[in-house]
Amino acid sequence: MPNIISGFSKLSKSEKIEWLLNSYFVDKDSARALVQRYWNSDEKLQKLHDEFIENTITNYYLPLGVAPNFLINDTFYTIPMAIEESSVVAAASKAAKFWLERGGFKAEVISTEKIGQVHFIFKGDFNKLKTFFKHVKPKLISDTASMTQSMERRGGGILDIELRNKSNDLPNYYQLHATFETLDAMGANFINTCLEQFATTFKNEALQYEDFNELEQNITIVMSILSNYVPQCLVRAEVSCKIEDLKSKDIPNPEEFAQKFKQAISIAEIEPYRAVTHNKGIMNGIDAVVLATGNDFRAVEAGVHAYAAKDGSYTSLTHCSIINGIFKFWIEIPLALGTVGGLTSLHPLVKFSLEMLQKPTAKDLMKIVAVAGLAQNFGAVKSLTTTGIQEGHMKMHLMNILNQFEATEDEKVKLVEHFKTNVVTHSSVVEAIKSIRN
Ligand SMILES: CC(C)(COP(=O)([O-])OP(=O)([O-])OC[C@H]1O[C@@H](n2cnc3c(N)ncnc32)[C@H](O)[C@@H]1OP(=O)([O-])[O-])[C@@H](O)C(=O)NCCC(=O)NCCSC(=O)C[C@@](C)(O)CC(=O)[O-]
Ligand SMILES: NC(=O)C1=CN([C@@H]2O[C@H](COP(=O)(O)OP(=O)(O)OC[C@H]3O[C@@H](n4cnc5c(N)ncnc54)[C@H](O)[C@@H]3O)[C@@H](O)[C@H]2O)C=CC1
Repeated sequence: MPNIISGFSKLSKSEKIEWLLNSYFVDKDSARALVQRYWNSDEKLQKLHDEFIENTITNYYLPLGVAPNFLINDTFYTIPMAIEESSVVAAASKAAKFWLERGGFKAEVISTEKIGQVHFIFKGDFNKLKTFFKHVKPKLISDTASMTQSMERRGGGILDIELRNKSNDLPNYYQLHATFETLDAMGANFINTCLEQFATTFKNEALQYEDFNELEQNITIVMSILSNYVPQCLVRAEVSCKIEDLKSKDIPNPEEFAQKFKQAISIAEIEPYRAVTHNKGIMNGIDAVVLATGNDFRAVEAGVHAYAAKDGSYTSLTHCSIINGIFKFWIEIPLALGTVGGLTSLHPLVKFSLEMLQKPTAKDLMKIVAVAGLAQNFGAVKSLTTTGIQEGHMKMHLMNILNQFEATEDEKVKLVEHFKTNVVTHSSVVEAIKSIRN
């Protein structure tokens, strides 16, 4: 069979590249040169990146931008954002500046509990299982002592373990549902290590439990894994001001703006088609900071969207109120983030980003990320309900279109000037390029 290979992982990096070039590329020399152009000239640094994942052939760049002027709980931040989409950093920066002049963002961490589960099959009497669980619970905790010692010294560790009966949903299915405090770590590895020990202890103790019959003694552990749904690891961020204080260059009529903005949020609260796009705009901000700070954006994405659907229908993550002339806009989201562990002390640009953020604790980072999401959503919804999204988005996207057409520096200067007073659309840019090239 062509292009199928066994033992690929054992090849050296250059052997892997040669195999790829021979299997898929017509112009092998250009493809090889491209892959190599993205290698870092510092061999040690390149090796560090090679070893983050498996079968690495080169680096895949994302731009790291910064959004200055964020005032959060009376501290100033410049927020790092790693993202490929134009206009996101500009929108965040613009929203930061807007709210800076109106008291800034307020943010608070509501809770920090993480969750992990041992999923198991038990065939027998649930009352006996409950009695067994009570008997074994202290041993579940004591058998993890060597793993939890350091976390406990810092003030974290296992918070509780519950037995949950899920056999009405799936025959013979039960869980050990455990909660954890992992402080400045996202906690996946700590939690999974504890869970696997719970599973071993639970299974072994059941085998020796005399009140169980033979079938009951043979508990099947299906899996042990943390949950990325963390509705008790919550952060809230908000902005507010008097309606008249919303007045600005873009908001000539603040009363009308506030009402329309609130309507846009209400639509996202009740209409899932809109809510998904609305929340995508929020994630523009959240993912960019999560990535820049070396956190696991898949975990954050999964948890945030589950939270958006927690009441049975997918809804907006942000909310707005207008009460007694005060405009208030807020977000409440679950975020399991780390400022230690994972990539945080390995990736040099992550360390740079964390230093830029004044070495935050995980709680500080939760607040910063929530604020980035709120600011992003404010920028997008403000544009949507005033000028429309395309004006600003296309203004920022202009450079990408010019690069697609390999515009020279001279052409770029002329075209940027031209589009200060003309509407940017893909076709208008193509026309303008053609006209200066003729
Ligand atoms: C794009 C802007 C900011 C232009 O807005 P503008 O008013 O044309 O900007 P300006 O040139 O007057 O500058 C004002 C400030 O904006 C920022 N800014 C302005 N330009 C830059 C730039 N080049 N680089 C960095 N920052 C920039 C910057 O803070 C600047 O202040 P200054 O630095 O001059 O003191 C505005 O139109 C906007 O906020 N648009 C929203 C864009 C957006 O949300 N993009 C996300 C992608 S679209 C999407 O994926 C999500 C969506 C929209 O579908 C979600 C949803 O439906 O809810
Ligand atoms: N489903 C998921 O989300 C999964 C995610 N992962 C990955 O796991 C990684 C995160 O795991 P972690 O356990 O957070 O990282 P980690 O394994 O690097 O552990 C962090 C360790 O740092 C130590 N530590 C030092 N100072 C601390 C402080 N102030 N607070 C807390 N701990 C402190 C603790 O011993 C802690 O266990 C991420 O890379 C993630 O992508 C792995 C498996 C599954």
